[in-house]
Order: sequence, then C-alpha cells, then structure tokens
Amino acid sequence: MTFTTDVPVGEVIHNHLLSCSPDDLLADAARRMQQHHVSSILIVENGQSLGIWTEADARKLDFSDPALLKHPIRDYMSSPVDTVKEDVSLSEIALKFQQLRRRHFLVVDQDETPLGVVSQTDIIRFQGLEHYLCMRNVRSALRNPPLILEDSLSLSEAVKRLKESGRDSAAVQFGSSERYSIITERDIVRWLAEGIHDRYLRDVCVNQLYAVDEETGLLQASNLLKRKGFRHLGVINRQGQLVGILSYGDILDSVEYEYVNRLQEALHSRDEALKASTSHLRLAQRVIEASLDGIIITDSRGIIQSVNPKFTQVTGYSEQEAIGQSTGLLSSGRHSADFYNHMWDALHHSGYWQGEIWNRRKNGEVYPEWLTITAIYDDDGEVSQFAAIFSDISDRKKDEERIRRLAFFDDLTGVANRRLFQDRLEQAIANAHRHQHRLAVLFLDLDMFKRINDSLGHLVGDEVLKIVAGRLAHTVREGDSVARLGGDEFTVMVPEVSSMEGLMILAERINDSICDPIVVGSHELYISTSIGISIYPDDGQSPDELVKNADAAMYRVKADGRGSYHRYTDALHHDSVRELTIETRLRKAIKENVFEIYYQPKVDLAAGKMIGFEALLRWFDQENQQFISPAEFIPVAERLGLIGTLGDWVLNEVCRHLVQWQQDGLEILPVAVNISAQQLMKDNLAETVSRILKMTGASASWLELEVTESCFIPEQADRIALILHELRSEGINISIDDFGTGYSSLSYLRRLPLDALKIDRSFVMHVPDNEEDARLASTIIAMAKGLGLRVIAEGIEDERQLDFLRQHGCHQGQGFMFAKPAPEKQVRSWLAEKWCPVEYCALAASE
Ligand SMILES: Nc1nc2c(ncn2[C@@H]2O[C@@H]3COP(=O)(O)O[C@H]4[C@@H](O)[C@H](n5cnc6c(=O)[nH]c(N)nc65)O[C@@H]4COP(=O)(O)O[C@H]3[C@H]2O)c(=O)[nH]1
Repeated sequence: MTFTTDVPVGEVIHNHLLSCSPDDLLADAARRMQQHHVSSILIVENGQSLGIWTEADARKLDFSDPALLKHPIRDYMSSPVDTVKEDVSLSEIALKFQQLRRRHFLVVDQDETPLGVVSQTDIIRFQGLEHYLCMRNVRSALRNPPLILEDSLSLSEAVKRLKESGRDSAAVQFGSSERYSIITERDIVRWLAEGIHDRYLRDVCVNQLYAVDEETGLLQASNLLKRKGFRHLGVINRQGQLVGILSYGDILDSVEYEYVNRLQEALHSRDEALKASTSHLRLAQRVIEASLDGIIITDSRGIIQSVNPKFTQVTGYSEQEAIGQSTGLLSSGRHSADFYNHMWDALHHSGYWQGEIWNRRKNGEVYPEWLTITAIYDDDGEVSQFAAIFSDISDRKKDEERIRRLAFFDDLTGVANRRLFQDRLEQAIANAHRHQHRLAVLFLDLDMFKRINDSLGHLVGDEVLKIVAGRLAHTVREGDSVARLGGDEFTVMVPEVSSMEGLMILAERINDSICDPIVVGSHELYISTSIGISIYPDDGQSPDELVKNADAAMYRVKADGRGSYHRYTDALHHDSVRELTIETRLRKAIKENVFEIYYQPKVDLAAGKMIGFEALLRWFDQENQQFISPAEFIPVAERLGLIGTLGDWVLNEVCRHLVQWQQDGLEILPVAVNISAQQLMKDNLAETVSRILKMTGASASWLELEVTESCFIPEQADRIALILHELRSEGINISIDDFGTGYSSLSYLRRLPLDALKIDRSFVMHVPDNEEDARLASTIIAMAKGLGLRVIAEGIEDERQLDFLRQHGCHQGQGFMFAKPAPEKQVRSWLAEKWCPVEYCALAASE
C-alpha cells in the first residue's frame, strides 16, 4: 500500500534529538524533555542507543515511592529501541504505529546512526490526511469512553489508573460538577521534572479540559489540536456529557489506510487532470492568440463571443468592436442569400463548412478569405457555438490570377494563348453543335514579319506584335476571341457566323486595320496579313481540324500573293494532303536519285533555228506511275531545305550531258538551268557553279542561269546584284524568268548583269486576242530591247501567238508549238540532225 503523496520519514523529522546517559536521574531527563518540548529522550552509552524513555513510559512510575526522583533513567527506559530507516515512508510508519501500538520510533540512517524521532503527531501533520479527515467526525474516532478520575485521588493512584486502563490521558472531575480538568502523560513528566511527589490531583491539575461536540469534524478537531498545541480534546455529546477524550493516537487509529490511499489516488488523478487541462487550456489560448489565421468564436446564433489578434489585423475591427456583433458585420454583399443558406444548411447538417468567401474590412475594402467553420456541441448534442478560422487569401488570389494569366494568356501581347484558344474553341464548337449554327476560325499570319525581325531586331518585332494584337482585339466583336499561337501567327474565333458576307467583312476589316502604318520608335512600318478561314462544321469538326485547315487556307493566300483572305475548301484540303504525300516521296526520291533532265529547245524566232535549250527537272513517281510537275515539288523541296541538293544535281547532270555531247562530236548549244530563290541566296552559288564546271569539264559559256523575277526582293537587292555579278564574271549568262509576275523596277534591273528576259507564259497565252496581255507583252519586248536585253517568249503554242511575237520583234521563243521538253536522248538526235522546227520548215517552203 502506498500513498500517492507519501514521503520518506527522513524528510519530515526534525533533527533535534534529545539524549542522556543511562545513569542520569529520571527527574533530570524529564526536566530536559520539558525544557525542549519533546516527548522522548534517547539513552545513549558509548555512542550506542541503549534504550528510549518516552512520555508513555511515565505511566509506569510509582509516585508512592519516596525514592522515585533518585532513580537513574536506566531503570525505566524501554529497550531495545524500535527504529525505522530514514527512507521508510510515512504510510508504512503509520501502519507500524497501529500494529505495534507504539507512539514513537527512532529514525536512523543506513549506518544505524540516530537522526531523530518520529511521533504520531508528525504523521498526522505530514501525511496529507486532510481529505480523509474532513469526511469524518470526532465521534467516529473515539475508541473508549473517557477515563474519569476524581480530584481526590493521589497522583500515584491516578498514574496507576492510567497505566491499568491503557489510556494516555484522563479527565479529572472536580467534585460532582461537570467541570473537568485533564491529566496526560506529559503532566506526569512535568510532575517529575518539577519534583512533585505524591499529592492529590486537585492540587496539581491546572489544565482545564477543552471539549468539542462529538459531531465536530475530525479535520477541524485535528486543526484545533495543532493550533492550540494540545494533544487531547474532550468530546461531549448533545446533552453536554463528556463521552470521550480524543488524542492524536485516536485520529491515527481511525484512519482506514486503504480508503485513504484510494482517496489520495483519486484526488491525485483529479489534480493531475486539472493541471493537464489547465495547461491545455493555456496552450490553446496561446495558440489562438499566436495563430496566423483569424479566429472567431460565436454563439449558436452567430453573435461574436471572442476573436484573436489576427482577426483584428485582417478585418480592422478591434476585439471590443467585434464582440457582441453578428458576423454579418463582415458581410461584403457579394454573395447571394442562397450562398449563405447553403452555408447554414451545411453547418446544421454536418457541423462543418469550408470555402472561399468575400468579406469586407472595417475600411470598406472587400477581400477574399478561405474560411472553415466548425460547430461546437454541448452535452445534449445541441450546437452551442461556432468556431470560424479564416485566412486572407488576397495575395494567393493575385498569384493565382498571375499564374492563370501565364497559363492562358500570351505574355507578350496579353491576348489568349494557344491553350486558352483551344479551350474556348472546344466550348464554342459544343455550343454551335447544340444550337445548330456555324462558327469560324480565322488564321492570320503577318506578311513579311520575319523581315522586320531580321532587319530591325526582335524588340521592334515584339512591339509590332503588341500593336497588331491590340488592333485585332479592337476590330473583332464582343464574344469573338483573339489569340496568339506563337511567332506572328494569330487566330480569331467567331463563335456564331450568320453569313459568309459578314465573315468577309470582318476579314477585310482586319486586313485594313493591320495595313494602317505601324509606328515603332522612328520606324514607320507597313505590313499586311494573310488570313485563312475555316468554318465549323463544313471545314472541320474538331478544334485541331479547324485550326489546321484555316492555316492551310492562309498558306494558299500567301501563295496567291498575300494581304488577302481565303476560305478553306476541300480542294485546298486535297492540296495539303497531296503536299504531304509529295513531301514524303520527295525525300525518298532524292535518296534514290530517280530524277531526270528534260530539255526544251529554244528557237530564234526570226531565223527559225534551234539556238539552245531549257533544262527542266523531271520526277517520275514510281508509286503513281506518273510525272509530278516541278511547279509542284520544287516549292516543297524549297520548304524542306532540299533544293540545294536537288539544284546541284541538276547543274551537275546538265554539265555532264554537255560534255558528253561535245565528246560525241555534237554541236553544243547553250542550256538554261532554273535557279530557285533559295539557291540564289546561298552565298556560295558562284563557287558551286564553278566547282561543277571544273569537275565536269563543261564551259561556262554553255550555261545560262534562269532566275525568277520574284527572287528580286528589294531589301536583298544589293546582295543579289553581287551574286549575279560574281556568276557573270565566271562567264555565265543570266536571264530573268517569268518576267511580268514580280515587281522589279526598271532602275533596279539596270543594275543587274542580265543577258535576257523571259516573258511569262501567262502573258503569251492570250495574245493576240486579249488586248491587255497583248499590250503588256509588246511593252515588255520594247522595254527589254531598250535595256539591251534578249527577249524570250515562253509557252508559244500556236501560230497566231508566234506571229504576234515575231511582229513585235521578240528574239527567241520556246513552246509546245516547236517542241515539248524531251529526254536527253532526244536532244542528241535534234543536235545530230540539226533539227529545225517544223513550222519554220513549212514557212521556209512557202517563202
Ligand atoms: N502549257 C505549256 N507549257 C509549256 C509550254 N512550253 C513550255 N512549257 C512549260 O513551261 C514551263 C517553263 O518553265 P519555267 O517557266 O521555268 O517553270 C518551271 C521552273 O520554274 C520550275 N523548274 C523546272 N525545272 C527546274 C529545275 O531544275 N530547277 C528549278 N529551280 N526549277 C525548275 O518548274 C516550272 C515548271 O516546269 P515544267 O512543268 O517543266 O514546265 C515548263 C515547261 O514544260 C507550252 O507551250 N505550253
């Protein structure tokens, strides 16, 4: 059995230990005990504890013995001494007191050295019995009726009666009165000390018995004993009769230790729990105060009961201003009644609500917060309070908005990016499908934008893009959406198209707005845009398809001359599929080298003589068993960057043939080879040509290079002139192909080292019937002559065309009328037989 508050006895004894020698007189020992207010004295000899003499031992004295005061203490001491070790607990000692019926123990250390004496009084004082004592009354502790002695008894008689009755005290009744005095063991020691011998009680009893009612609580009685310094109290019943004398021993004996122990434990646990909950409460309070989230506690009606400092920081309302107010104080007015109804529904059903809410600060500013509300229930399961925890998410919202913009909007121009456009288009398609209407995608590409970037730098380019995006956004209607897909590619989505005319008007408006001069710094720039249009559901069903087809339509605009718009058609779709097929096969064809050169004779129109050839590349597609026109595959080769390889092969092959013809003794007539714009712009064209001439052994004078007029971009004028001069200096003739389709100015042409100019087939085709073409053709001839250039007409198919050209002095011509392009073998026979076009033969015959 242990007490939860149990302490070792060594900690509570006072170390004032009174000792004497065995030969000391009993009376002297008693005197010393009285002086020092102790109830025992240790008898020590040679450092050894021989015995102990206590107040209880005083009852054994015979006061009728005249020599009593002369006896040495040895004769009366108790021996051996009952000892307890200093580490024994008070509870164990209390039990020992009960079991051995002792009232003192000598406390010794581990070496048996005496440290002090522990008495019953010490136990009661230190053992923490208060909780137990306060539940008992005095009556419950009384063991015996009181020993009442008449005041006429002698001391020796009285001491004898005490000893016989086993009591440590007795009430002394004065006569027949109800007045009592008390004698105790301590009085006997006093008599001894004072040398009082055998007398009558009435003469020596000085202490009146202090009495309490038997219903008095034990704790109260115990406190009274302590306070008054008594060791006994008289106990009277309701009738005023003395029913007992209560001593410390009685109190101790009445204690049921098992019960006390339980009580102590229970109280201890209660104290611990209280301590823990107090510390939890304190901790919770601290957490609430230090919380980085705002916290509001309301009653069940939403009236604010408490708030934390963060609440004040976020809302601007002080604690005093908030407490007692409804939470409506913070309402922003941004949410509908429905919103709050849902919130309360959730709180009543699940006791919990979480979400984003707009509230209003004291200064009127509306801000977003992330709010969690939890209901707090009382013991009956009713909502007693609500705890609301919130954080101001204004910054997070701003970040989210920034991230959203980054994710969905083009950083440079601020219009939607590809992803957002795709989303919007998806939604618009679903909507168009539901309501059975059409929608349109316009794909825009800025013409010549690359030139701006290359020549003026990216910063200027970026400004242009921003201005264009702004103009687009202003030009379209509300509900239409503008996006930048990247580079200089923009899209416009028109979610509902009522008529094709409306769409065309929009495309023209866009073109017009882009055509307005764009001023960036000191530059005034003029650009145009090519617009491809696709329409849902006719030109595509999915976002990808619609964008892809609008893109294809835009390419067609570019091919047709830019600055315009074009709707996607099935034919265009067919074109793009075909282009893709060509792309794949062309790579394979180049790898397998399945090309061939055909030659078309050039004829001197005045003399009717064959004066040269144009080399034309031929590709026989094995898969389809048909020729694919160079007009179709050359642009693809250019786009794929394969034209260099192909062009070199042509030059090489032509030179090889020329040398072969020469070696075979055939007359050599010059051959014109087509040079694409990309080939021309490559820095090393002159170098390549001279390398091929050297390698094959062909002469430069046998070659003529045909450069299309569209190659002459004014910005590159100087560079082109340089390249052509280099070629010219090698001895190579140069002619301009397809003349009339480009925009080269006369002054520019003058600067170029040209030998000849070829009138495009499109002008020759309609002469002489089409007056405008006839006028153009004759002007070109005149102009070429003026510039001192040879003029060659392409695509002469009939006599009327031939006559017209001859009449206007065109020098040379080629066309189906004379001969179609033919393989190298055919050239050999033409050369061998010095072939002359049949028309001229007929002409010669008739002349
Ligand atoms: N309807 C009609 N057509 C006639 C007549 N006379 C000639 N032609 C065709 O007109 C085109 C003349 O060539 P081009 O204008 O240089 O136009 C050429 C040229 O720009 C390009 N090309 C051909 N071979 C090469 C080459 O080796 N390199 C480069 N870069 N381009 C080439 O492909 C274009 C088309 O070449 P082809 O299909 O061979 O078409 C040739 C020729 O077959 C005629 O009386 N009536």
